[in-house]
Amino acid sequence: MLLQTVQQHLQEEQRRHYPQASGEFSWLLSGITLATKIIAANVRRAGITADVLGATDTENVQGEVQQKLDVLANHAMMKFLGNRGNVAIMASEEDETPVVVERDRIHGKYVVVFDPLDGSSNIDVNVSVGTIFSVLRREPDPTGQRDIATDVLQPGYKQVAAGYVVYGSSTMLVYTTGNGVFGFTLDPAIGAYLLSHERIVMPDAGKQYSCNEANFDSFPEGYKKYLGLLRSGETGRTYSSRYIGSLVADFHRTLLKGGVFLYPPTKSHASGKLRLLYEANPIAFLAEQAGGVATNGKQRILDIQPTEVHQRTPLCVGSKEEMNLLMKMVN
Ligand SMILES: O=P(O)(O)OC[C@H]1O[C@](O)(COP(=O)(O)O)[C@@H](O)[C@@H]1O
Ligand SMILES: [Mg+2]
Ligand SMILES: [Mg+2]
Repeated sequence: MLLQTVQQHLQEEQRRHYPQASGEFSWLLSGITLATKIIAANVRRAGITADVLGATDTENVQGEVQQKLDVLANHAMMKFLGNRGNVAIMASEEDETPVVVERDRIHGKYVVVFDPLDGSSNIDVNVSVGTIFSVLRREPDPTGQRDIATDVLQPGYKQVAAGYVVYGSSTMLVYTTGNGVFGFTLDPAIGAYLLSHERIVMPDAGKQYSCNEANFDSFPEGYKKYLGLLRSGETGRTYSSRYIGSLVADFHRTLLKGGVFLYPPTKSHASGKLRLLYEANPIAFLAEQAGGVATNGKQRILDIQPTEVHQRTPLCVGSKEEMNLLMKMVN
């Protein structure tokens, strides 16, 4: 049986849910599938090709030393999204300010925000890394004068699509356009993403919790009590701890197996470490579409009104049962 490619699946989805659709979104998504295939090829060869492993001597706006693969992945996303003809603005973790595609500034329907390479600290040690993206709509800008912040700083519930690619034992694209979550595995033999996980549903409860427990002492009291309760077995469930240190990989496991992933406020990151626009929002959209829950400990991630492109947020995401208990304990 021939598996559906991501383009075939998307066209079928669009026919079902958006009969008027122009095909522009699938053209945009083809830019992301192309860029991520190039990133995947470089991740797979990291170590045998000189210019992929290791750090550059430049820092990004977050004050992090950029890894060579961060820069390569950023170029690939910028190039293959920037030449789609319908993307007016791109905002990346690796660029201080959003990039306007001048040619498409007036008519471009879409804004794409992305984390070109997630899990950078794991690149050199051959542990799963990823790419995360979020797609927003924008109105045409006849004068070309509109403040781009208006188009970029939209709350997460306005996303028209979101997804990630995890470069692990296999390369997988997981995305949603608001009608469920679907997973596609890259078949290296034919170079196509094929439908391997139809309508992913996050289990209502899990057996694993995931957070960087090295920060435990600086977590707010509620989180400490919550983790203590999960460890105690008093919930009637036995939990094990899993933490990869790549958000994409830790979330991918939580999406498929259930449980909870937490990056609470810490001493070094008082408002959390992860970024709202290109990490928390796309992950939250996917989680909710799969029947899970995503908050910053107090409110729904998708309801947060962004004020800065690189703003950070605490992120708590996972199965209904673990998240309901968490919200009771941290509030
Ligand atoms: O090392 P820590 O503090 O646990 O942080 C790990 C987190 O930082 C990140 O690596 C940040 O993302 P980037 O690698 O894209 O900067 C997440 O993937 C991960 O969840
Ligand atoms: Mg990241
Ligand atoms: Mg990154």
